[in-house]
Amino acid sequence: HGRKLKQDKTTLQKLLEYIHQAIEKKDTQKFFAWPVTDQIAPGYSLVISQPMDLNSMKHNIENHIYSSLPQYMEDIQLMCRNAMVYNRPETVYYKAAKKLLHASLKITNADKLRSSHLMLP
Ligand SMILES: CC(=O)c1cc(-c2ccccn2)c2ncccn12
Repeated sequence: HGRKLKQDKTTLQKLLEYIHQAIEKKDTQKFFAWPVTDQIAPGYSLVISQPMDLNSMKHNIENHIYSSLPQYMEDIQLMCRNAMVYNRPETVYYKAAKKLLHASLKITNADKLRSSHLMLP
């Protein structure tokens, strides 16, 4: 009937979804929620060869693209680095990217995850 069956989530997916929603919450101005378009950022696609955004990452989690937490974090770092390459340091986007990267590294820090009872002590 074309109904999409609800796939059971793997343990890694549950961990990545928990981390992902915590990172999404840090993106309060939603600068990283969707792909950056050439309309809002002139010449973006000429400067940034591998774009990344939080919605694309959510799909990657659902489609089992990530096989580990470090692999997921590589895309967070790519997304923030793109913003720090395209935008000048004095812009809100550059500053937001730097802040989001630091917040993400804190969220995924092993001790922090252990204390959130998401990983074995
Ligand atoms: C992430 C990024 O580089 C970005 C997000 C945005 C953005 C995202 C949502 C709403 C408005 N602007 C943006 N605008 C101009 C130049 C760069 N950006």
